[in-house]
Amino acid sequence: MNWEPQGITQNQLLHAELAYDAADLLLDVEDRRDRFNAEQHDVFDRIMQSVQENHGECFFVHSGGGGGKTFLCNTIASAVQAQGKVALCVASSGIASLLLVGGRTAHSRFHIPIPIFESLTCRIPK
Ligand SMILES: Nc1ncnc2c1ncn2[C@@H]1O[C@H](COP(=O)(O)OP(=O)(O)OP(=O)(O)O)[C@@H](O)[C@H]1O
Repeated sequence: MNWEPQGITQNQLLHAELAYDAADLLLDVEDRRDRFNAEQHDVFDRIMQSVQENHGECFFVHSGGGGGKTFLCNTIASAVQAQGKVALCVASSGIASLLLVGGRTAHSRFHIPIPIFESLTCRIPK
């Protein structure tokens, strides 16, 4: 893999992901943050602190249906992108990915080599 700066700028995905208008994103983030509830504020601050300090942590955000997870995740993605960093929004299903800004299925985005058939199910015991 070519890690030279020129190689990085030639990576089309990276180029597209770094081409956002930071000023536009910041305005959107500020508007959304003003509307956050207390829990969304807490999660946003905690995750952004982790990003800022490069902790490389994983977070699991859980709530009942319609609790504001997607709203929060889109705001976090925009806040990360506004800093000139890369945030890739992925979901496990195509329908879920449509709710995320610039969202794609993880399968498509990362070229996960799992064959998908209509008859496939996931055997997760209760
Ligand atoms: N802080 C907020 N201010 C204004 N609208 C909000 C806020 N949080 C969420 N919403 C709105 O509430 C609705 C439900 O939020 P959202 O889709 O983010 O919930 P969710 O937890 O992802 O839902 P689900 O679990 O069903 O996927 C959406 O229309 C969203 O725009």
